Amino acid sequence: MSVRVGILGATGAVGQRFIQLLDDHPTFDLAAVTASAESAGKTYREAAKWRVDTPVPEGVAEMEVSETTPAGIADDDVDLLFSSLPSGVAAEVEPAFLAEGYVVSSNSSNDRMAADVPLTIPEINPSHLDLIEVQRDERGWDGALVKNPNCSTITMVPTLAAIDEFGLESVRVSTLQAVSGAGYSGVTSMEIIDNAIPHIGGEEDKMETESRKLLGEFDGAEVALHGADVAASCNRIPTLDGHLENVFAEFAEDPSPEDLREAMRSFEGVGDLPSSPDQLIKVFGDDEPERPQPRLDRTYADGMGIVAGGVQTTDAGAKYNCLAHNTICGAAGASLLNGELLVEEGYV
Ligand SMILES: NC(=O)C1=CN([C@@H]2O[C@H](COP(=O)(O)OP(=O)(O)OC[C@H]3O[C@@H](n4cnc5c(N)ncnc54)[C@H](OP(=O)(O)O)[C@@H]3O)[C@@H](O)[C@H]2O)C=CC1
Ligand SMILES: N[C@@H](CC(=O)OP(=O)(O)O)C(=O)O
Repeated sequence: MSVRVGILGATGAVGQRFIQLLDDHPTFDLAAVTASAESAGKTYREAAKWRVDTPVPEGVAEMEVSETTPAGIADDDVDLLFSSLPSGVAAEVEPAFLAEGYVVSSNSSNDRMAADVPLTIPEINPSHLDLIEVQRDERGWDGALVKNPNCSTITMVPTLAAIDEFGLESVRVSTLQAVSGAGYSGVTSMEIIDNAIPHIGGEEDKMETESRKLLGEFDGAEVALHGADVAASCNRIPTLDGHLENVFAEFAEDPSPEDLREAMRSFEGVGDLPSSPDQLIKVFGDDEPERPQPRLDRTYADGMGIVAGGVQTTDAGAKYNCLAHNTICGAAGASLLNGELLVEEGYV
C-alpha cells in the first residue's frame, strides 16, 4: 500500500527532519511540500537552508514548494498531511485543510489540549485516536486532526507510563534542553554560549498538562487527565540536539531501583508501527551513572527512542534521568508515528 503525503512547513528545522525520515519510507510517498509565501514557487533546494546531516534526497531537491493553502496542493492528490508550522500559523491554516477533508498529523502546539483533539504517542495511548469521531461530530468536518506532544513532554512520558504500574502520584522534572528546540534563529550564540537560560516560554505548562492528558483514560467520549500532580522547570543549555531531563517521582507503592529499571526496560507499550524502535526505552544500570548524555545517546534507535539512567530511590521517592532527540523522537518522528497509526487504524 502506498500513501501520498505532504508536509506543511517543509523547509523548517522539523520539516527537514520529516524529509529525512520519509526518504525510503515503506508506505509513505512524499507528494507535496509547502512553506511561506516567500518560498512558494521555488524548488525545495532553493527554498530550504538544508541543515540536516544527510543530503537532501534527490527526488525532493527539485520539487516545487507550494503555498500553504488547500488550493496550493489541490493537484497533488495527497492522502495525509504532516504539519510543522509555527503554532500561530498552524492555528489559522490547519482548520482550512481539515475543512477540505484532509487528515493532518501535526507537530505544532496549538489545539494539543483541546478536548476533542487526540494527543497521542502510539506506544502509550493509541486508543485516544478515536477522539477523531468526537472531533468530526463537533467540528462538522470530514478531516481528522491528531497532535503529538511537546518534545520535552515526549522525552519523559514513556518512562512515566512504564512505571505507572507502581501508582504514580507526583512528578517533578527539571530539563536541560538543546538549542535546536528553539529553531535556527530562536536563541542567538551570544545568548547561549557559556550560559544556561532558566526559562523557556510556555514549556513548563505544556509539560505539566500534556503529560496528564497522554497518561489519562479515554472512555470513548473524553479523556480524564491522569491524577498525578506534575511540576516542571525548563532550562536551555548549549547542546545542539537532545533534551536531558531529571525526573523525581513519588508512588503509592515502594518500588526498588531494579523494579523501576526493569519496568522501563521491558516496557513495550502497545502497537508496532514501521518506524517504532525495537526497544522504546534503553536503560543504563547503576554501573554507568553518568549516562545518558546528549552527545552520546541522542541517536539511540536512530533518534526514535528514549534513554534513561541514574535510577535511584530515596525516602522522598525515586529519581532518574531521561533523554531523547528533540527534533526526531520529539517532533518529526513523533508525527510520523502518528501518521502510521492513522493508516493502521483506517483513518487514511
Ligand atoms: N525545533 C524543535 O525541536 C521542535 C519544534 N516544534 C514545533 O514545530 C513547529 C516548527 O518548528 P521549526 O521547524 O523549528 O520552525 P522553523 O521556523 O524552522 O520552520 C517553520 C516552517 O514554517 C514555514 N512558515 C513560516 N511562516 C509561515 C506562514 N505564514 N505560512 C506558511 N508557512 C510558514 C516556514 O517556511 P519558510 O522557510 O518559507 O519561512 C518553515 O517551513 C513549531 O510549531 C515548533 O514549535 C516542536 C517540537 C520540537
Ligand atoms: N519549546 C521546545 C520546542 C517546541 O517547539 O515545542 P512545541 O512543539 O511545544 O512548540 C523547545 O524549546 O525545546
